[in-house]
Amino acid sequence: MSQARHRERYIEAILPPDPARRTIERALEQRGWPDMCVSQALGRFLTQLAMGASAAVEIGTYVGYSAICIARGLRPGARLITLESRPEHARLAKRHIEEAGLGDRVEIALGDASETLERLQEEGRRFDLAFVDADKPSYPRYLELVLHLMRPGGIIVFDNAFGRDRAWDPSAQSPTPVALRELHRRLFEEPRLVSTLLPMWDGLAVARVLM
Ligand SMILES: C[S@@+](CC[C@H](N)C(=O)[O-])C[C@H]1O[C@@H](n2cnc3c(N)ncnc32)[C@H](O)[C@@H]1O
Repeated sequence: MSQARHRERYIEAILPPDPARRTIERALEQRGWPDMCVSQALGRFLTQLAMGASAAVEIGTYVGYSAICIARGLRPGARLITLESRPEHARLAKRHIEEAGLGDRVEIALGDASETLERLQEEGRRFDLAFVDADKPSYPRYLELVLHLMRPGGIIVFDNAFGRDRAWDPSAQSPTPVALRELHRRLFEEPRLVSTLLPMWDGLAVARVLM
């Protein structure tokens, strides 16, 4: 077992149980759906980040686990809007979010994320936290769209920033690694951002918008 996997195992063992994640795991097993949810440890990091936010946006709800983690951190009156294109995912996410007692803090926007982000811009909505965890080939476009929505000082997090270790292999030329390399380039070139790449899980890209 690799050192990284040993560390992950240790963290998984020491974290207190999260009943919401267990409920979600059972629901996924019943349906034969894959577990594409963030780990409990990453979920806790999202909760920490959300504690400073008055509004948050998520791209890629799936069945609601990361949305639950973000909503847990929000202060009273703060809200999360989470974007999901597949109705069957959105329906199950709604149920999980309500069962976690967080239904009043979360709005699920059904539809293609790019279209929803454009609508949010037209409506003048602004956010302090964005979590991006959807179709990887669209990540550069999501960065462009989300940047219009962020308040100064806001934080943008991209999950799976290494694309299962293909992003840093220049011979990998399929849409995901090509898009992720483009995302990395833009994150470090964009003058409005201070960005970093963290080699945790499948890679996290974290960018802070200048004040
Ligand atoms: C990896 S899963 C999200 C997992 C979730 N963030 C969590 O950790 O619990 C990605 C989700 O993005 C959704 N998705 C993919 N492309 C999308 C798009 N263009 N617009 C909105 N949602 C999309 C998929 O249907 C899927 O539910």
